[in-house]
Amino acid sequence: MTLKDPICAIATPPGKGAIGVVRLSGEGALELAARAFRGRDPRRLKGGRFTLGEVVDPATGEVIDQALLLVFRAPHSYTGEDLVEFQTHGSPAVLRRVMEVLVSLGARPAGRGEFTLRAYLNGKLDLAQAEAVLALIEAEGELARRQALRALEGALSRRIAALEEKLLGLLAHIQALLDYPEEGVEPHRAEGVIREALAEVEGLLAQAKASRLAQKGARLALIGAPNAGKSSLLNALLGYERALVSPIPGTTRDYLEAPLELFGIPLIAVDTAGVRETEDPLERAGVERALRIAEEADLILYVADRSVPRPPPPPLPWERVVRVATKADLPKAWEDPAFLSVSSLTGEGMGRLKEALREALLGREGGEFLLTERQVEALLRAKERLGEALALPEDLMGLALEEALRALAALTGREVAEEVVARVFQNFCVGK
Ligand SMILES: Nc1nc2c(c(=O)[nH]1)N(C=O)[C@@H](CNc1ccc(C(=O)N[C@@H](CCC(=O)O)C(=O)O)cc1)CN2
Ligand SMILES: Nc1nc2c(ncn2[C@@H]2O[C@H](COP(=O)(O)OP(=O)(O)OP(=O)(O)O)[C@@H](O)[C@H]2O)c(=O)[nH]1
Ligand SMILES: [Mg+2]
Repeated sequence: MTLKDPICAIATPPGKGAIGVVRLSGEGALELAARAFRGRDPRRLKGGRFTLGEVVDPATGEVIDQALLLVFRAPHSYTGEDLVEFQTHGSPAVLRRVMEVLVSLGARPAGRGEFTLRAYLNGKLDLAQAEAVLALIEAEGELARRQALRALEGALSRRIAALEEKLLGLLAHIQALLDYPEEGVEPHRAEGVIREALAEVEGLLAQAKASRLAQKGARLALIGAPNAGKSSLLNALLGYERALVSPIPGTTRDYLEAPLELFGIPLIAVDTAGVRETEDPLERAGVERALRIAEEADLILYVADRSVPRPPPPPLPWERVVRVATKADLPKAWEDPAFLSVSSLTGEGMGRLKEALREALLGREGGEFLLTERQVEALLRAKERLGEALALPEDLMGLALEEALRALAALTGREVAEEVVARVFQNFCVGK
């Protein structure tokens, strides 16, 4: 995988589109492109320029399609190698033929993420940025997109670099302490620096949950007694009439899922059957289902009707519950400050409810950083080693600090095993 041989792949998604792109990168890419293209000679094109011509099959001279040909010259390309893009009509039939021609001329179909792997190996991106490319492609919600773009721009890498510099400074200081003990270096400096570093690592780790939610989305379950107003609240959150609503208790028999994006997080809202003691086996099955959905949800809206006496609370994982009192537009039968008052009918309280959901999901941090699972593991290792260093006398801290630095280096990929790199790029699609 670390060769420089020319690789090619369709970069656009499968299916028909206005335009389709085939990328070709590596040594000899320009010569190869010249043989598959009729028009201006790509070898004489400046980097960053394009030209209009035709892709041809050199074996038969047959024209495959009209195409824009884009040339990038090493090292000024995405991969850092000579790179050519064929921008054709987005037809699977065309793209397949372009690939066949390039392969017949000696290019190799690229493996998953191989273009970005080369960008990484050629120093165009660090590993955290390469992971950001993947996260950006995978982003479904606005928050995931913003987090990934920031990471691609190097925001995380820069924070890690600053942290490394701080620790390297301390390491040099400790080294001096060991080498010239008579010089007398000022005490307590180490502890302060390590505490700062720990706070920075913990600050980053505090964003891990938001990053996971942004990327994976979350399930939000609406649970409560029959007629509490769950389905109405679901519709109010969605902004359209998704669920059936009626004054008859037991309207929702089975659960119902609806996608919803809030604060840039892709959510699945799940409306459920009203929970109550019942002899009816069908209704009981619905209740059991509702409680199971609550167990599995990332967040639960416990919905209680404020206009009638309160029912006994169902068994719920209360640490994940936001309490909502519905029908705020009607005269109230009870009051409890733990409940947010809303009316699905008038929209009263919906803004506050969304704010509460936001805080329950993201915490106060907001979460603007992309942190992959691999990066979280590296940060946890760094945190552990820094904690160890703190407990040691200054002259013995060196080893723990070096290990913390190694964990941080793994994050940006400067010191990382080949298998780890391979695993990162295995998650990519072909053509990226
Ligand atoms: N057609 C096309 N669109 C695309 C990409 C692409 O590869 N092709 N990208 C792919 O992800 C993204 C843009 N990112 C890119 C990042 C760097 C370079 C690049 O060639 N960088 C050179 C400098 C080029 C120049 O300044 O002219 C370099 O860094 O040296 C190209 C695209 C999104 N849109
Ligand atoms: N005035 C008023 N009525 C509401 C409000 N929300 C719901 N209702 C009414 O309450 C009744 C029950 O609402 P649903 O949304 O179907 O309640 P549910 O919790 O889904 O009920 P089940 O599916 O039977 O468990 C309907 O007649 C709604 O119109 C509200 O905010 N204000
Ligand atoms: Mg309902």
